[in-house]
Amino acid sequence: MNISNFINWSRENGIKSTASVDQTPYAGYGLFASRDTPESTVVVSIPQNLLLTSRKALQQSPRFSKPIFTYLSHKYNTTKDIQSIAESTDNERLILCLFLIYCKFFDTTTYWTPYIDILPTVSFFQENHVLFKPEYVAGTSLENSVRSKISNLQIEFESITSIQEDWICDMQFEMYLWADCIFWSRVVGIGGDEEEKEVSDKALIPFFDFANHSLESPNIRWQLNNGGIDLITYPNVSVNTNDELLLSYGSKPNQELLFLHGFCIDNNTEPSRFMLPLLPFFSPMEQGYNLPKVQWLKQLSVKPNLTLVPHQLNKKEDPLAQCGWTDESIRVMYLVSLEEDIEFIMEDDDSITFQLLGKNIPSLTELEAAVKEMDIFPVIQLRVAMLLLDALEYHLHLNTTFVQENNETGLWKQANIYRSEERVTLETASQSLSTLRDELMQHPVVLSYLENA
Ligand SMILES: C[S@@+](CC[C@H](N)C(=O)[O-])C[C@H]1O[C@@H](n2cnc3c(N)ncnc32)[C@H](O)[C@@H]1O
Repeated sequence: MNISNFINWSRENGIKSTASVDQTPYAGYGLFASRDTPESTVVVSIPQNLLLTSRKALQQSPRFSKPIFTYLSHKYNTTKDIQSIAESTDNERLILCLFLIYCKFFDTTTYWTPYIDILPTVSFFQENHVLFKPEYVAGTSLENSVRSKISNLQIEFESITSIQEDWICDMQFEMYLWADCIFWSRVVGIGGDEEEKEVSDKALIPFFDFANHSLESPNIRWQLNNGGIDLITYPNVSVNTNDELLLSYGSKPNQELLFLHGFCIDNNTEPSRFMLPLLPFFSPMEQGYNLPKVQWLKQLSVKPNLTLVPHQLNKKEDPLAQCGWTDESIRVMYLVSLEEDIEFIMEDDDSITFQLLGKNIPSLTELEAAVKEMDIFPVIQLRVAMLLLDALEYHLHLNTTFVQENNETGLWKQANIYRSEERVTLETASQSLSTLRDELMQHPVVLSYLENA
C-alpha cells in the first residue's frame, strides 16, 4: 500500500522510470529493472523539484520553519539574516534531519509524506544500526566513534529542544537518532557552490535512494541532468528484467559502512583503520614530562589517536611503518618514549617550546629527524615497540571479550565481520611488533645501553 502510494506520487511529480521499488532479501527495499535495458541507458530520471534540499524543507510550512529560526537566532545570537543562516550549507544536515522528524512525527500530510512513509522506521534502526546498539561494537575502535557521536547528538538535541516551541517541544531523542541514521545512509552530495553558500550541496532524493550498494558489480551510476538526477546503466553493462539495480557508494572500508549503514562486505578490499587512543600513554599525567608533552601535541593540533593501517609490509622502509603505523603515529610515539635530553620551556604567551639535545623542535617531522640522529635511537625504537605491543594486547583482549559466538542476528553478524577484521589487523601488527622487539633486543646499541643501565 505504502509502496503503491509512493510510486503514484513519484509519477505524478515527474519521476520517469523503467525501474520498480521492491523488497530485497538482504537490505529492505531496492530498485529493480522492469525490463531488459541496454548499456548507457537512463533507467530513472528525477526532476529537480524532487531533490529534497534544506532550502526546499524550509519553504514547506511556517509551522516547520518558525521554531528552527528561533533556535538558530539563539545559537548564532542574532536575528539578522536568519533565513540565509538557515539555508547555508553549514546547517543543511540539521535542517534536513529536523524536517524528516517533522514530516514523520508531527505533520503526516505534507507534500513529502508518501516518500517519508516508506523510509526505514525507528524500529528498523533499533535492530539494524550501531547508533542504537553501540554495545555491538564494544571493544573495537568503532565503539569510541559511535559513543562520541551519540553524545554529540544528545548535546545538539538538548540545545534544540531547550527552545520549547511548538512541535520541537515534543521531539524525542530517539527521533533525532532516527533522522541522523536516515540522513547519513541516504544523503547525496549534489555539489553546491562553495563560494555561494546559499546553493544547496546535500539532498535526499526519493526513488534514487532505494538503490542498494555493490562495490564489485554495480550496474548503474548517477549523473546530474538539468538540476535533476538520472540513474543510468554503465557502458558495457546491460541489465535483464528483474535484475537489482545497484550503485557503488564508493570504496568504503567496513568500519565506515557499519558506522553509516549497518552492514559490512565480506573480504572488503578497502582496509579499516584501527585507532588507538593516545592519552593512556601519558598516564599518569603528573609523571615526568607527560603534561608538557600533551600540551605540545595540542599546540601542534595532533589528533588524540594513533592509527594502524592494515599491513603495509614492504611498502615502507621504517620497521614501525612496516607494522602498519602511520608516520604521524610513529613520530608521536617517539615523543612518548623520550625520557632523556628533553626540555620544555613555557613561553610568556603560554605556548611551549620543546627542545631535544638543546635544539628547538618546532614540528613532529623535525622531532623524527632529531630522534633518528640520537645515539640511542634503537633504544627509543625498542621502547616504542614494547609500548605498542602492550597496547595492542590490551585491545586484542577487549576485541575478543565481547564476542558472542552464537549471536547470528543481522546487525551482530555484520558487526562481527568488522570485529574479526580488526582482530586480524591487531594480531598481524602484534606479530610484526614482536619480531621487531626481538631484533632490537639483539641490537649492539640496546645491549650496551642495558648493560650500563
Ligand atoms: C540508500 S539506502 C538504500 C535503500 C534501502 N535498502 C531501503 O530499504 O530504504 C541505503 C541503505 O540500504 C541498505 N543497504 C544498501 N546496500 C546494502 C548492502 N549491499 N548490504 C546490506 N544493506 C545494504 C543499508 O541499510 C543502507 O543504509
